[in-house]
Amino acid sequence: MTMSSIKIECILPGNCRLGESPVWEEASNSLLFVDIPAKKVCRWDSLSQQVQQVTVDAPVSSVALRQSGGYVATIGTKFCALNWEDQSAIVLATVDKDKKNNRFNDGKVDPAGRYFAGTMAEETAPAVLERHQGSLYSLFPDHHVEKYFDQVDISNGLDWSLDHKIFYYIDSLSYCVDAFDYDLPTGKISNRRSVYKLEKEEQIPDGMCIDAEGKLWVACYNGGRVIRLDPETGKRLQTVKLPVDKTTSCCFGGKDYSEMYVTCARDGIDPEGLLRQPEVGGIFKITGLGIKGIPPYPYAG
Ligand SMILES: O=C(O)[C@H](O)[C@@H](O)[C@H](O)[C@H](O)CO
Ligand SMILES: [Zn+2]
Repeated sequence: MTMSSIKIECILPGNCRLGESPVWEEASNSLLFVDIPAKKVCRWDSLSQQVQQVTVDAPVSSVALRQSGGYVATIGTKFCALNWEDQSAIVLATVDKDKKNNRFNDGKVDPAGRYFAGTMAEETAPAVLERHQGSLYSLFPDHHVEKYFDQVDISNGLDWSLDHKIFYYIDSLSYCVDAFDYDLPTGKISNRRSVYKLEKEEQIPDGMCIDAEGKLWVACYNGGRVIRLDPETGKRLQTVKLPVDKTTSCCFGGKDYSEMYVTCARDGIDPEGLLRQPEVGGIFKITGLGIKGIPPYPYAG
């Protein structure tokens, strides 16, 4: 493999406080993403280079496509349907009702159209929070919610193997990427094991996506990079460094899903760090990887 053709561009010199949940929408040639504390869902049109945004009334931690049109998003502790035209969010289900300091974090739709998302306690500073307060949930197409497990610190990256038989998951403060057996017809998970332990300089594992070869890409918060992992061997295959430290998540998009988009955060960076990273808070596009992704699954409800 040749690394020489890799190009990293800041395509949107935005000012994300905590950019997350990049999702490519082929129908509109757009990248969707959220800025969690800014309570914004953004949509960047790759053709016009224009950004539209919808502001909601609580931290919005993930967004996903919806088969019947519009989007779904996790807002506060609610799974919501998001109507872009009239900017409304309709609550589909609420979780963690007994945990007033919790909010949802990362979320993604499974190959059967269930919206998976986990929760965490609100942070007082990046990665500083009450431990073990989060849980992992999914919203089924009929709008009922199932809970998988609790005791989560920071529920983060998630994706499914290409044959839909494995669910990959990151609880950031475990510093590991885990795998479960996945039963697509029922949405049940079992047999948790770790497939990769981050090295010290890789820092904190955050968002994750799978590529068309079944390898995992993990954004490393404070590590300023995305890493490509082989979940079968547990080996790191590639590291792509970015010009910002707090890389938060990644997805494939663009023509044939041949480009990678990476979000990042500026919250928690000191003045010296901000000077060192002029593009902090932007959205990055990586081209020339020579590897493609797969389209995101839409929520089926
Ligand atoms: O977006 C997330 O996943 C969390 O909400 C963030 O707060 C950070 O990524 C986390 O602090 C890093 O571990
Ligand atoms: Zn995250």
